[in-house]
Amino acid sequence: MKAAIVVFPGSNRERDAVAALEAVSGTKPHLVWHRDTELPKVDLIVVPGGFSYGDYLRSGAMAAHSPIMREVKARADQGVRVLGVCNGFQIITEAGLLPGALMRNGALKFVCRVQHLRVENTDSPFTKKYAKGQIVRFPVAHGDGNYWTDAETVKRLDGEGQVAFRYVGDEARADPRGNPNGSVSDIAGIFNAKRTVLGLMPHPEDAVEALHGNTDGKPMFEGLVEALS
Ligand SMILES: NC(=O)CC[C@H](N)C(=O)O
Repeated sequence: MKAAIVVFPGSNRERDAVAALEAVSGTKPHLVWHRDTELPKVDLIVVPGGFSYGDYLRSGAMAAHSPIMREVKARADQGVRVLGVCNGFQIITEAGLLPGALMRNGALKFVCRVQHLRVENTDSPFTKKYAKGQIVRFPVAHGDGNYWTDAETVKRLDGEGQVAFRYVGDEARADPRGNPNGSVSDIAGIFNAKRTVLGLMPHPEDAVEALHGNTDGKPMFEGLVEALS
């Protein structure tokens, strides 16, 4: 599987994405600067986390207009898989690849912790290695993760299997903390209609190696490698 990672001024998780992709696929991904206008031939585009343009104006709003995004949108239209994590989710949503918006966290505080999530749909290359309803733990670290869309769209997202992950508490593991940011319907990540694009606030690339504390993010990259190699 060949992958490209798009880097903006203020991105800071691109190395985590490189490490995760390289560990699982054995191939070094291309790093592409946001001012570039062309992407190499790849099977997967990752828009990583961070603070592009210092989160000025609105998280992801300025990066969504970087020159490379025209090419990212064109490739997404052709069916190339796109993974947007955290700031990447914000950027691809601002770019119109996914519906809705990411607003300031409900409690108006940056939240940084390990978060339980439920896998809602396994019918995608991103989630095929998980079991439906499986509870996983990914770290979250954001100030603007409060996903919002109108009630009709939430219904459509649910009906069409476009909700990928939801925030949950886990009483069994003595962690009752659910939704960390006020997202509508506890949504942590969504697919586009064809399930070729995934945006999520939690960080699967930071749950890949034992040293991360858990490896619940690894199956996402394994699924992509299996589907796209
Ligand atoms: N870790 C990140 O990607 C941070 C995302 C974003 N800048 C926020 O704070 O909401």
